Amino acid sequence: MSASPIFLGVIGVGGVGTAFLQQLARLPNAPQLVVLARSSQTLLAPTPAYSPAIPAADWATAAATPSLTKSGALQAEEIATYLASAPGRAILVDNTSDISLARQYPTFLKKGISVVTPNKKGFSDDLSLWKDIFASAAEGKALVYHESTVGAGLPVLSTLKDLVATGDEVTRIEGVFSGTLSFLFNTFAPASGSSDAQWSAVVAQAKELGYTEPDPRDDLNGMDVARKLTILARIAGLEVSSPDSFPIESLIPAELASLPSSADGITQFMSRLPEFDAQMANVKDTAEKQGKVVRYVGSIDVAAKAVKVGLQYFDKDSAIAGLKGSDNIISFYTKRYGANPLIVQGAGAGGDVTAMGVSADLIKVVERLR
Ligand SMILES: NC(=O)C1=CN([C@@H]2O[C@H](COP(=O)(O)OP(=O)(O)OC[C@H]3O[C@@H](n4cnc5c(N)ncnc54)[C@H](OP(=O)(O)O)[C@@H]3O)[C@@H](O)[C@H]2O)C=CC1
Ligand SMILES: N[C@@H](CC=O)C(=O)O
Ligand code: NA
Repeated sequence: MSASPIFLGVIGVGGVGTAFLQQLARLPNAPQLVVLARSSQTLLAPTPAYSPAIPAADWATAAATPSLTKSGALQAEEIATYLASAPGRAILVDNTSDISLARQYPTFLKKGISVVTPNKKGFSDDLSLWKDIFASAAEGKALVYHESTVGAGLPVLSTLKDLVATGDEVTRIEGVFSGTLSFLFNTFAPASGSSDAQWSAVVAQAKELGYTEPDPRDDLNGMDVARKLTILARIAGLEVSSPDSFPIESLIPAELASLPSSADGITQFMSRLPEFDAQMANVKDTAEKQGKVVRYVGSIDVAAKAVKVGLQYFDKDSAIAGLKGSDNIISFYTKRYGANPLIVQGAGAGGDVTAMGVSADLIKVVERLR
């Protein structure tokens, strides 16, 4: 007997989405791709057959396929209705960073459409949305997997969930949670050797390498790390109301804080950032005078219900100071592991490694739906 078909909608074909499509094309028994969308265009497999499916290669190849129905941007509800009407179970992969789409996850889930995503917004916004997402999944008998929302493809959420589900008591989670900020400090203020790189030039490089959020200010203002800690804290059992409910240290120069959040605002920010290179050089020098390096870290003290995000100085021979590239390091202190934490370490940003977490989640969902 052949397995029942599973239908897939993918929204977002940027750095992560493009790498995800490449991985999807190589998956054995992959679900049938019937929706592929970016901000202003949508491709659909024609109804009522939902066939032929969209080739899972890249946007250009898919967009050039004549048999598909093409339109501008569709409302999330329209995509949910289309997927829910397919002759089998359906999965949505959200590869955007769009909060409006994330707010519609309950609409998809209630219709029985599972959600897989690296988009942090839905899981780190108001606690009410977190609760609605998981209640809607239960109602629709649908699944939600979001491993790449923390530590990109690194097994961070699966590890924490396993610790909690097996009855361990997580007391503290700490480390480096941003691939971008890790890369910036590892490059700008290395623990061994020296660097004369300017802060703004390294920020531009991190953007170019695909490590930053679509708006790099979301990394530099600490909000990306705060969102990740909110997600981890919630899985560890803390009811964190929102990612701005605890202090966050921002690295955005005060003079640039009020630039608009538009694409033009990003361009203005990037072009004016070099004016403020001396500010970060000062931070680096202050640490160096103490024989240390500066790094951007976060921590969750579960018992004290305290979440902290910001700069800290580290000895040059510490594990955090010695990180390379975009590496994250996440230490889980638990009752079972005692004084020696369970540590997850490796690349925490980049299209390929993030897409790996999304593809692995997709495989898990497909296995559970079949
Ligand atoms: N980059 C990384 O290292 C990591 C990223 N993530 C997360 O992965 C997600 C994607 O990141 P990344 O690929 O770097 O981002 P990009 O900016 O490269 O790509 C975003 C994609 O989403 C599309 N998009 C945006 N809004 C909408 C919308 N409303 N409807 C349809 N499509 C939309 C864009 O369309 P268009 O092509 O038309 O512009 C684009 O294709 C983000 O949530 C990010 O936080 C998580 C971990 C690591
Ligand atoms: N911009 C983020 C991407 C992964 O979540 C980061 O730099 O960590
Ligand atoms: Na992860």
